Amino acid sequence: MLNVTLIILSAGNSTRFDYPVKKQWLRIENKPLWQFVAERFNQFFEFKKTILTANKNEVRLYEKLCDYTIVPGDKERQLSLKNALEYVDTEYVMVSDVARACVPKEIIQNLLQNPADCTVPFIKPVDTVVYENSTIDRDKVKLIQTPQLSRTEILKRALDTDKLFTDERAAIEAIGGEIKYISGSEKSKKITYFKDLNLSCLKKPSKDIFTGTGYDTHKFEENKEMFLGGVKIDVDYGFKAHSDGDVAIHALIDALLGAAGYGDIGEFFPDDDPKFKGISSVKLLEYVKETLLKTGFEIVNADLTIIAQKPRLKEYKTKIQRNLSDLLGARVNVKATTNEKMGFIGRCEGVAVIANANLKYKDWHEDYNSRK
Ligand SMILES: Nc1ccn([C@@H]2O[C@H](COP(=O)(O)OP(=O)(O)OP(=O)(O)O)[C@@H](O)[C@H]2O)c(=O)n1
Ligand SMILES: C[C@](O)(CO)[C@H](O)COP(=O)(O)O
Repeated sequence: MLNVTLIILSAGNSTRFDYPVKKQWLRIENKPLWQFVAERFNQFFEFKKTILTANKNEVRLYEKLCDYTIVPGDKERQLSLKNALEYVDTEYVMVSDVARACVPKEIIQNLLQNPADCTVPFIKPVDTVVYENSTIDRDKVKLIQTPQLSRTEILKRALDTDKLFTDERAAIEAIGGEIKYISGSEKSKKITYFKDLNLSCLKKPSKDIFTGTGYDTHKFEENKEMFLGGVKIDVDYGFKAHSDGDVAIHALIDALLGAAGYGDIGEFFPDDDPKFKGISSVKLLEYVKETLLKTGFEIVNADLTIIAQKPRLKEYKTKIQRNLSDLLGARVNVKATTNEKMGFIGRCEGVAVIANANLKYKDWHEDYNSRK
């Protein structure tokens, strides 16, 4: 059996896809497309290693959801591939676009049974082909697909150039490598535009609701501004913190990240990173919201309980509630209570906040059907 590493390229920006969620983050039942595709390939063959390229800000999110080798991509497909090749030590490497989500098993098996310097699937055009205003013989035209199986050493050598190619085959062809062609499949269509989602292997996203909880406390600090839920509280003390200390937003961020399975606020915004010194926690919340929406979630609702002996929040609750609801684009409820003068809160040393948040997957399947 061939020694093969699988590389799934998924660090693109889905520009042409023109949808709030990048295609590699569409949920197929409960899995992001990148995980669905990687697991599907691994059902068809025992690869020695599976590598995925991911947007550099999403590597950590992939690692939360799988044990594959996740490599930061780059601004071009070929550069992302070169990053991934650094981790390949098998004789062969199979490279596929995450966007080709429904590659049939027999294509993969046929590639593996026909190794060469580069073996690629193709389909034949069924339309008349015009090249620079001249009709050409369409029987001589091949529409190239992925996955492509390459001899690793040859591919690395072929990519040791500044010239950019749109696929591995072209690079290997450019150094005189032996190219083998096998029949491809319409099922290997690349998801480029939103309308390309009419692929039978793509199951609609789960309708599950995901709940997360957050808890945070901050000590009081004299001569600092106080913000809670992004609202300025009119007192002459604030919270001791690396950021602006908005303990309500911090608990809410942890609830949102918890619901998504993305870890916690400290992983996203380390409190020893100078770039977050004194930062408005509203900016942190906006970044988390954008990350959730871009990676396939919708925010359903959130509920906060602020536990504070002081300051009195009666006149601020509605403002905080409205501000957080506007920031998230979802219903946020805010409760406030004292601690009956018990413990550190009762001694007016600081404030605690407990938050809950619910998320669901963006229903791309419903959006697809409504656009048809
Ligand atoms: N810098 C890049 C660009 C693309 N890809 C991957 O290469 C595959 C083919 O690229 P394409 O279909 O063009 O995806 P995008 O680059 O995301 O699409 P667009 O060009 O519309 O932005 C995709 O699976 C994409 O995730 C990548 O890993 N790194
Ligand atoms: C690699 C590929 O899928 C072969 O047809 C195609 O070249 C990728 O093009 P893209 O513009 O990077 O999607």
